[in-house]
Amino acid sequence: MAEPSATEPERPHQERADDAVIATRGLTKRYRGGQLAVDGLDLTVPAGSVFGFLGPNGSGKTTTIRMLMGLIEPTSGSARVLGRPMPRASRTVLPRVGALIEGPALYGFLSGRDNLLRYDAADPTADPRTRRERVAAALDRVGLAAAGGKKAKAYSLGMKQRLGLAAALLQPRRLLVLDEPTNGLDPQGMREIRTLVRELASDGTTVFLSSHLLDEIEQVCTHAAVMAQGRLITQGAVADLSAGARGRLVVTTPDAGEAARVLKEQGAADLVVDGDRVTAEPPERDLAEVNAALVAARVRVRGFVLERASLEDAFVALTGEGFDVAG
Ligand SMILES: Nc1ncnc2c1ncn2[C@@H]1O[C@H](COP(=O)(O)OP(=O)(O)OP(=O)(O)O)[C@@H](O)[C@H]1O
Repeated sequence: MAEPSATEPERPHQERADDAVIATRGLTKRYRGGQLAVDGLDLTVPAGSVFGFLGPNGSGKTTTIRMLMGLIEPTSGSARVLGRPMPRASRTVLPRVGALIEGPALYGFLSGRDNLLRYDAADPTADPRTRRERVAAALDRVGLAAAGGKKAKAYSLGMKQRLGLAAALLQPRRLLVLDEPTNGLDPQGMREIRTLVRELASDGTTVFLSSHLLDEIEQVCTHAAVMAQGRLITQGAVADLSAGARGRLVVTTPDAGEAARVLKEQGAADLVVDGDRVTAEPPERDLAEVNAALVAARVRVRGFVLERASLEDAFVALTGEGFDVAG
């Protein structure tokens, strides 16, 4: 076995960091006013994942992304992106990262195509001779080929967002960082962006996207991290995160009131009665016993199922609170 290299003492987490596209250790940001926005964050984003960075408004997502992109300095801790330290390696890392942060900056009086031509011209590494082809390919990639000649101010919010993605895709990227990419979009616009994210990921690009929408993360992400008040609550494969939480017990019965009473007696918690449906956090005991107790109390049971846990259940189980989305 090789001795650990003395020239790399600052990489204690190398095994994990090697296949991680983003790895942070103790990453912390305290703003000048004293606000602790990100508190000791250890984030590991595996290569090839669609990684959802989930948290309510104000939980520190944007601050984290700004540190990852080298836009602000952490107060303490470290961040590596594509294996290199940020913000120190910004100049080598950022050309390989496409980012869409806080909405794209567009000129409304220019067409979508002309906006992209400007973006491409601002990139000193982009060959001007192949500019038109690159722009056409990027427009095509996001489904804006037909609308490329239209002025950007006439675009819907969803189209503007796609144009921003096209700008991020002018060059081949190993990583795409998208801050709330579906924020403010109507359901159709959201679907378009989600489909696009899936397509990009299937080409092998790692996608890191922030969202305050649980179902969005469940629909598009393979992995997720959950933030609350600047701290990491959990991270891992989405399937594992939801599997960690128990599902809810759902009893369908015309005797809902009596069913709720018996379930409570049996140790079920958080009972909700809605018409002929009683749902509850299941008790620890054998559910066959719970069902038998219902029948013994002459509750006419039409349905008795344990619903699969969602990411929301996992969040509630972890934080003891609902996933409250403010604004
Ligand atoms: N420049 C700043 N100066 C001082 N405090 C800030 C600054 N930017 C953000 N904050 C505070 O840091 C905390 C985390 O904010 P941040 O924007 O990172 O959260 P977020 O999860 O991205 O939320 P949102 O989805 O609303 O952007 C909040 O309490 C916010 O008020």
